[in-house]
Amino acid sequence: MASNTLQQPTSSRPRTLSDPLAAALLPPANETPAQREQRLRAEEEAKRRSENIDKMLRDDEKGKRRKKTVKVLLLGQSESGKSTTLKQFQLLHTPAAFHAERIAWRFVIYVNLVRSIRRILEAIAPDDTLNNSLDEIDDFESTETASIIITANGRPSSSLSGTFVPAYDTYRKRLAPLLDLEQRLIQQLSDPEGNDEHEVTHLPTQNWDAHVHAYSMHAATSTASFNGRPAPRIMIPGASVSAGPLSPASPTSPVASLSGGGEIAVSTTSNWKKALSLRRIQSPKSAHSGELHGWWEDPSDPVHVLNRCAPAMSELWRDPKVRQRLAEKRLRLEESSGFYLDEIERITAKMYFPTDGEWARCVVLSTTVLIFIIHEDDVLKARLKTTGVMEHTFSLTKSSEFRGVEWKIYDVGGSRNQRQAWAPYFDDVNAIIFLAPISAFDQVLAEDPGVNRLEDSLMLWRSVVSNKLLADVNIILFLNKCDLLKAKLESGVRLSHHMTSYANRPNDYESVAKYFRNKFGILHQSFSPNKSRELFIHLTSVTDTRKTHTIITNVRDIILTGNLKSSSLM
Ligand SMILES: Nc1nc2c(ncn2[C@@H]2O[C@H](COP(=O)(O)OP(=O)(O)OP(=O)(O)O)[C@@H](O)[C@H]2O)c(=O)[nH]1
Ligand SMILES: [Mg+2]
Repeated sequence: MASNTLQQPTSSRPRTLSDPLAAALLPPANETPAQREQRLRAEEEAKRRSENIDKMLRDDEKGKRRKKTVKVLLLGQSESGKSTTLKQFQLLHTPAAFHAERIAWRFVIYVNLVRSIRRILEAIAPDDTLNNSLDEIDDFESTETASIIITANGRPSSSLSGTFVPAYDTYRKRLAPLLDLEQRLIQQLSDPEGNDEHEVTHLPTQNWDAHVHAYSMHAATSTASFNGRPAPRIMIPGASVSAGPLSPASPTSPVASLSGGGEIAVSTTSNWKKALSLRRIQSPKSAHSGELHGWWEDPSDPVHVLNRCAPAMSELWRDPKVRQRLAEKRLRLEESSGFYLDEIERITAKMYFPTDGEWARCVVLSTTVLIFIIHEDDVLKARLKTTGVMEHTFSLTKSSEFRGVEWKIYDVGGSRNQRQAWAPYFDDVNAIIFLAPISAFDQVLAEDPGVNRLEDSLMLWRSVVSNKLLADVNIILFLNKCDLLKAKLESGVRLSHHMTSYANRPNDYESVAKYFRNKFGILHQSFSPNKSRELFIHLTSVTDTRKTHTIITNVRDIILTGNLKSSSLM
């Protein structure tokens, strides 16, 4: 709103304005100097008031724009790639914050590597040792994750006989320090600030000689609320909420824990990333990059144990007998957190800094110049199981069309005993990105080895698309882990051995991907309460940053356009 004040006309100016309003606002012809001064003061005051009103209106407009919030829920079974997709959103929208957290992810990457080593040692243990130790644990499957492969007859492979690894004892001795380290790392993740009173994670009694780790921890004490929302149960076919000594931590407990899949879980309420990023604050910051460095000078830093054990780890992973034994047991570690095994030397280097796919690192340290070459996205591949619900907010600032729109994205835990936390978010969600890892057709659930992972995904998909509360919600389906699917099919694993309905169709990636696209598409068509809802399906490998960013930009625009139009916000 611009001020209507008019400039003082020159006394010679005739009153010939055709605009009656302008004419009315002109000062009287016989104005005295005192009257003129008074009039100018009044005009000045009016101008100031007008400017204030303009500012208030602009602020109000900004506030309204801020209120354009689009809420997106990431759904899918455990290890489907939800948190990885969230990381990609962060990398795309808030890259600086994502970079800043890399140092904290170093601890998770270390745990992932150490656990892979432990699983190899468990797998190659001579049968008599393992047989004895198996008697001592209640739940052997609890040490396994999604890399358990089921055999063609549908039963989990747990062949105990097979190739003998002669160097087993030597490996075990050389790698023993990693066990202590594992506990230390979990401790650091669960209580990054070192406050004993916060330590409510009960770590297992490790029995290295028996190669068995019977975990105990507090049973979930509460499933009451997340972000103030009550957590009513939803009926997901086949879902069962298990409670007991092997249950993951309650979503409300602010700790890291060993979850039912024998995995590390960090509750979403724990601020571990911030705490671990600042933990080494006593270390100097690099004058060049402004980032922390110097942790390797701290003799208690976990990197030193890893660095010392690196040669033994590499030998173990490269040992043909070990590989043979793993193949016999159909244990494909590369499908879970095992991909760090190919990177042992780089990851255990004293000055290792996790890459995030965006930068080549160049850190100048006095006379030393270190180049950390982009080597795939370490942070994207780090596995940390989600418990509870994580909310992330982004504001789109670049695209003028969507400027000011707030994007809230919720990442949930996907294992069966986490799914009861989803329903409270169904009320006001605008879109769902559902992830189904289609490479998992020959795997079983970590939390229930009797259930095929793909069957579970299909059941979960059906329950989501048929949910009446979600009838008007946009649904985007990511058929994920296509890179692993391709590799699996190329290695000769046949889909028809695990899904008889596939019959004798070609076992190549294109045919299989098309088959899954149809299968999920038909379920949506048949069970959606909203027959006009359009389904968007993407074949994804969400650890691939370049391709995923193209997909999520596309998905983001579809969701925003659809939702803003339907809510008359555009
Ligand atoms: N190779 C490959 N790995 C993937 C892909 N998507 C996810 N992963 C990896 O799979 C593991 C599990 O992914 P997450 O994103 O943690 O799975 P999630 O769905 O959040 O699992 P929960 O938190 O247990 O519900 C991580 O180590 C990821 O790096 C993919 O497309 N390809
Ligand atoms: Mg997760």
